[in-house]
Amino acid sequence: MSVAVDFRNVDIVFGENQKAALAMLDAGADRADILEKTGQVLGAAGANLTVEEGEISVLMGLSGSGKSTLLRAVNRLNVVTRGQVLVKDGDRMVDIVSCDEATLRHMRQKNVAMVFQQFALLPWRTVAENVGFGLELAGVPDAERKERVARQLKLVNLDQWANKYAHELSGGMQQRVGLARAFATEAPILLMDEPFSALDPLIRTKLQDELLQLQKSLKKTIVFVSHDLEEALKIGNRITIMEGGRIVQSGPPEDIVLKPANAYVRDFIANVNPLSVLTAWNVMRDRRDLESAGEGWLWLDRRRTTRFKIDSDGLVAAAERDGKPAVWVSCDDVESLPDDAPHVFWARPGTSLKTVMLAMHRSQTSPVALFDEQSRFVGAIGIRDVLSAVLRR
Ligand SMILES: Nc1ncnc2c1ncn2[C@@H]1O[C@H](COP(=O)(O)OP(=O)(O)OP(=O)(O)O)[C@@H](O)[C@H]1O
Repeated sequence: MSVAVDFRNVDIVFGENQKAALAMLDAGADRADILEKTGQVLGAAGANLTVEEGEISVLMGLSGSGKSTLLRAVNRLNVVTRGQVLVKDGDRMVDIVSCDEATLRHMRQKNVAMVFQQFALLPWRTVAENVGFGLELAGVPDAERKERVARQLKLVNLDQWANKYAHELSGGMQQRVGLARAFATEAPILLMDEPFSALDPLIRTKLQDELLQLQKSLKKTIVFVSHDLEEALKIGNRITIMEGGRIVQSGPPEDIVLKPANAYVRDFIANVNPLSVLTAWNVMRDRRDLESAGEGWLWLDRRRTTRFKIDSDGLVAAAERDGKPAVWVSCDDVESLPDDAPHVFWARPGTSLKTVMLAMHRSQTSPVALFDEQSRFVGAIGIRDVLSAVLRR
């Protein structure tokens, strides 16, 4: 994978007296101190973040934490006071902070498009004219522009609405126009600043689903600002949590939920249902950490109800539950299984924790085994592993 955007030690100060603010920052002052002594607002400080090509990287945090500030540094809508923001342009990286105006224009036209919270449509233009606006500015010839606009409108299911005006459309549709306008530029990097937060919850969920669906084929690099953790967990491959202008944690969604870095992150995740994020892989105990039961047998659980005999290829040769031979059955068959024969459920590492729990429920809390794609035994999940993950203890 290659890097699409790389923030390197980024500080952003709003105001005229940036030198004084930076000096205080270097001496360890925080945002409140700097504001009080210099009147300057610290937008972002010491930000380091790598956004991989093709991923959705979500910036999260409370209002004022600096998410938009950082996002807007990617196309220099915000000027970076110190540091670098490297953005991919074909096979080179351009430092947006220091590049000249012509390069900046090129980057904005070819590489980085933006979708705004309030849609930012021009009311006197039709839907099609709004979608084609950026292309018009970039001097794309009429015929090509029309073709690209029509293609994007079809993509977001608005081809019937091409000749309507923005005010004739619902909020959700207007934001689809916003998306189509960004897609029309064919820029590989999309900046999305709370694009769905002005929409009511149902439409919002629908547009999140549509974005994820589109992303499967478009494979854009998306930097997405949100203050809603449920949204971040749903759409983000990576979540970066900001507080007071600083990044306090950055990682895959399950890390944020399982290993919150501080009390601020813990507060965010307090009401999140971990079942919506976690997979079997996140909670399993590796086979190397399981207790041996002698002669090639391994206990799957601490209570010693269930054990496997593993052969030299890592495959399961025999299973026992409560001292009786058992068969091993996929979690996917949990609903159809007859209750009589002793069995041990197995799952893949990517199986949702919810499915694993259903299997445990059906088998009187006995452990669930994990097999890789080659059917090798990789680990096990006991009821305690599940409880620790759900209770985050
Ligand atoms: N152009 C600007 N001039 C001065 N201060 C600014 C400017 N833009 C942002 N700020 C300040 O920088 C800080 C971070 O703002 P930012 O908009 O990045 O926060 P945010 O996390 O995106 O919050 P929100 O969810 O409310 O948009 C705030 O204190 C804000 O007032």
